[in-house]
Amino acid sequence: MTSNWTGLRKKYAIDSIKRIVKKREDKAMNGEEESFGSDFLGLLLKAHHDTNDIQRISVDDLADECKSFYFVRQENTVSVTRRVEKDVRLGKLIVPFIIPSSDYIPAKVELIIPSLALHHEPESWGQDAQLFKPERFSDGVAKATNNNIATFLPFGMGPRICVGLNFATIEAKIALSMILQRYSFTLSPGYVHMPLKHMTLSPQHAWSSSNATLTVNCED
Ligand code: HEM
Repeated sequence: MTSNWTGLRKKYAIDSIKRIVKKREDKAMNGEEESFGSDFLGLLLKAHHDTNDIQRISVDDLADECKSFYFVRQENTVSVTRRVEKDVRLGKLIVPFIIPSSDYIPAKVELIIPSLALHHEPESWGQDAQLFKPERFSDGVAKATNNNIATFLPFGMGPRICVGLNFATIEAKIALSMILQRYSFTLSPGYVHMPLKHMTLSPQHAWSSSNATLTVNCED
């Protein structure tokens, strides 16, 4: 957990989750919704209402479980809480960073790992996290991430890591070295730096217009 995961923030997160839980319960009890929901929170709520004493979990355990999923490693708990409330309303499950406090994740739970956010986290990458600075990798990923290697996930991690990792990396290196042997790239004077965040980062204005903002100078 982050060092600024203070008691106050933790209480705020727990209270917030309990409010979300109450809304879900009310909807299910009033007949507005057929069930507590098919996401992770819904499963936990079902367990909270289980008639079997052994299976039933307390609302505190429920909130604690959600907290580990929803809030771990987030800098700004308040904004995350608002987002979580919205996402839970929309029936989505957002997982900022997965450190499950239980040893399993129930089947059919949709996990979204926002690798773009992880790749810009100042705690791991430093205050210059937003800068394009390839040399940060010169001493390896561990050095670049302040020993938080799990915050670098271009190909995933663990047993389901991308099987095309080596192929894709070599292919990119070969393609780049072939292009760079023949061409050099310079920014157009009209280029406006406006990266678009949508799953990955891409330039909002470059390449696409007829007034190309990125110019290619052929040296051949
Ligand atoms: C730059 C290129 C690529 C990137 C960034 C990328 C990224 C990823 C990511 C993030 C995953 C999910 C890993 C996880 O679930 O933890 C994945 C899975 C996978 N990738 Fe890639 N990939 C790339 C290229 C390729 C290529 C070229 C191939 C095949 C030749 C490939 C085949 C696969 C397969 C089969 C999986 C599923 C592995 C599994 O679930 O066991 N990928 N990739």
